[in-house]
Amino acid sequence: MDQHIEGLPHYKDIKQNEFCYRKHKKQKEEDIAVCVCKFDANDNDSGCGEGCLNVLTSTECTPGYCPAGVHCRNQRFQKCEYARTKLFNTEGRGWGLLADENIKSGQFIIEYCGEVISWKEAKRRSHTYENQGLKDAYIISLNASESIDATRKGSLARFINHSCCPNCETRKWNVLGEIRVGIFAKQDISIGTELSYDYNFEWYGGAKVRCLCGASSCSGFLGAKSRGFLEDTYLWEDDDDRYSVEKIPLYDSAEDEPFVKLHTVLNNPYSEFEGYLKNENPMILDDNLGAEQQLVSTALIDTSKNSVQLQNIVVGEIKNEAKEEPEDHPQNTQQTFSQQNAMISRIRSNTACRNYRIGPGPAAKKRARNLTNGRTKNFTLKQVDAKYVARLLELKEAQEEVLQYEETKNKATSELDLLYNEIRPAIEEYERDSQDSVATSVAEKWIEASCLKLKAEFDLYSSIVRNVACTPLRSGVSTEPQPLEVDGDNDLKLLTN
Ligand SMILES: C[S@@+](CC[C@H](N)C(=O)[O-])C[C@H]1O[C@@H](n2cnc3c(N)ncnc32)[C@H](O)[C@@H]1O
Repeated sequence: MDQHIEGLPHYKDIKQNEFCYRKHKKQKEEDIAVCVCKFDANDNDSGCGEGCLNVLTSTECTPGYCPAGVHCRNQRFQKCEYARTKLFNTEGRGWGLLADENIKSGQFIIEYCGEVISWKEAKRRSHTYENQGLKDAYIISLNASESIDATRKGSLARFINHSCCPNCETRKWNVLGEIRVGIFAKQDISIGTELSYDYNFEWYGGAKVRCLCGASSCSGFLGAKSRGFLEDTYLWEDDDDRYSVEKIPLYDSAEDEPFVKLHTVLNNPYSEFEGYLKNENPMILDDNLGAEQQLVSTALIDTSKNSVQLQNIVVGEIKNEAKEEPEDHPQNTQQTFSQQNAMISRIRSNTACRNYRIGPGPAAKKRARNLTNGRTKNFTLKQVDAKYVARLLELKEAQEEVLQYEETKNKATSELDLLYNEIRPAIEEYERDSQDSVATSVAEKWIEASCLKLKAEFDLYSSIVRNVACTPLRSGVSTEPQPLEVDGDNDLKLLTN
């Protein structure tokens, strides 16, 4: 602790996050975002000001790579360019931090530093701290899987109190490949004013604490909309994806987001069959996907929900061990807010592979999910036997079409498998951080191959559905459902005759 102030509980002052459960990520050269700024002594905005491409995407310039060189002003986290602040004792809210100089709207004030820990560890520590009688909570969420704990080690940002009408906000920045949290001024703040931000979304406090911010719009409790608060209030499932990375906002407020429109550009096209499974009719694409994500199929699609019922062809089946109940969470409003705020930034596009599931193509066909009622639901994808289907069809053209699509699908699957072998060494070497260790160029190839495979599968299935529904079946061929067997991979398959 640098400041020797009487009565201040002990903690270690740090200027950089510490990583206890994983290594600090190493930024790969190909992932370094280089802007086009040049320094011009006559131009105040030169040297990475507001117009800098990196600034616009909340990415700090990497020293040695920025064209503005020593004049680059976009390394504020790295250089600890903090505003002057001072600790003071509040009434009823413990210690607080105030501005010790006039601060301009939008100014970076200080980084929220602490120990970067997993979400599970955050929950564990939070309960431990509570049991130890610690009244103040210092854990904030970094992303869906990690938190920053400033309880034992942290920066002065740990002393900033909550307000329902705050003058600061948190913003997440990509600094040398790691996401870091900064406190930024929402408005001009004059010297001597207490700094505050809204703990909503950020705060993980065990016990519910009455808010004493005094704002007329006060929500009553600290972090009333935070994940931690909601988890305490509602049953939280391990597999609940309401707060997946995509849904966590980078900014507190929508107007701060420079590229909200980019939202649709790069969501996860590798959602594989889940898009199909969402709909009862496997041929209907997810309406929620952006046009960019919907692969254009060369097969004709009958999107009518009332199309002919298939009696013995199973394209993709959801096996429910428990009936899924419609969810009606009070958090829906917050979820909508989070989704609206979700931003695709260069943070993601630089490291595209991180957002895609990388693994061998045909794997993971059977998945189990916990339902909100605590029971498990198994998703089982059955393989279609295209040759068997083709034999059922009367018309030669229809048979050939199905078989041709099957061949294309098999080729696409092999391509993906080959690519996986290229990636495997990196995955085996790094295990946990596997996806980060894959070069961007390979990840891009992977995404392309995955998309081609998805498209090939889609074309095959739509061809099957269309032909079985619209062309006559051969007489004498049994259309009774075929027996099922479990193959070596535990996947259910239709038997060939
Ligand atoms: C991150 S710490 C802030 C610094 C803290 N006041 C201290 O003395 O270390 C968060 C804790 O401060 C207190 N706190 C912050 N804002 C508050 C508010 N608006 N009303 C009541 N207590 C507050 C709560 O005890 C909360 O757990």
